[in-house]
Amino acid sequence: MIAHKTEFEGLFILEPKVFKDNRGHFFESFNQKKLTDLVGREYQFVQDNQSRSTYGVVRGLHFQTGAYEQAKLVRVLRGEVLDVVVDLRGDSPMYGRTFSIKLSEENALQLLIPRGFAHGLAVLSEEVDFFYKCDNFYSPEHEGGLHYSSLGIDWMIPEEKMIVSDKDKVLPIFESNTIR
Ligand SMILES: Cc1cn([C@H]2C[C@H](O)[C@@H](COP(=O)(O)OP(=O)(O)O[C@H]3O[C@@H](C)C(=O)[C@@H](O)[C@H]3O)O2)c(=O)[nH]c1=O
Repeated sequence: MIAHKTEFEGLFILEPKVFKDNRGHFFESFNQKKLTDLVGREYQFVQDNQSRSTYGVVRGLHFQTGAYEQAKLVRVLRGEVLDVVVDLRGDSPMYGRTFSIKLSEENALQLLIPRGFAHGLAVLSEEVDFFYKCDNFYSPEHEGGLHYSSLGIDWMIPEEKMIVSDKDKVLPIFESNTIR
């Protein structure tokens, strides 16, 4: 596993070592000790989530607040997404900046998203199975979010093809004083 730093403190792109042979391939998709050694802090993941979506689905941008903030370790099991995060840490030099990366079954990349970011994804392939670990439990009372049109994010999906939940359609647009 290689951990690629980003310009955002604590946000890492993880690249697993993939072993290929005549049967197919094998890789460690999660190794607590290696992750801790690579990123210099120990995460205790307590919840796994999985979602299936079709082309054009945009989920997000979501975060949880207060005692229920969540770090996430996200990846694609099948298909391809554009994964997008927004730094909402008020004390971060990257506050209000976005980071986007294509995650796919093919590239097997993962994104480690520390607490304090909003997270979203857009489905670029016909279907996607998306999987992520969270270091805190789901709490509907602590859900927060930003409208996907915030910050001029290019989701790589034509507007008329976007499929967005009713909940996400009414999320507020990012403003310069938005903190999580
Ligand atoms: C997130 C979540 C949802 N649910 C339920 C609530 C709801 O009835 C149903 C669908 O929830 P949502 O519409 O919020 O699902 P979704 O839009 O996929 O929400 C997810 O989006 C991505 C971008 C994230 O980063 C996640 O943290 C999460 O917020 O599942 C849980 O039971 N546990 C959970 O952890």
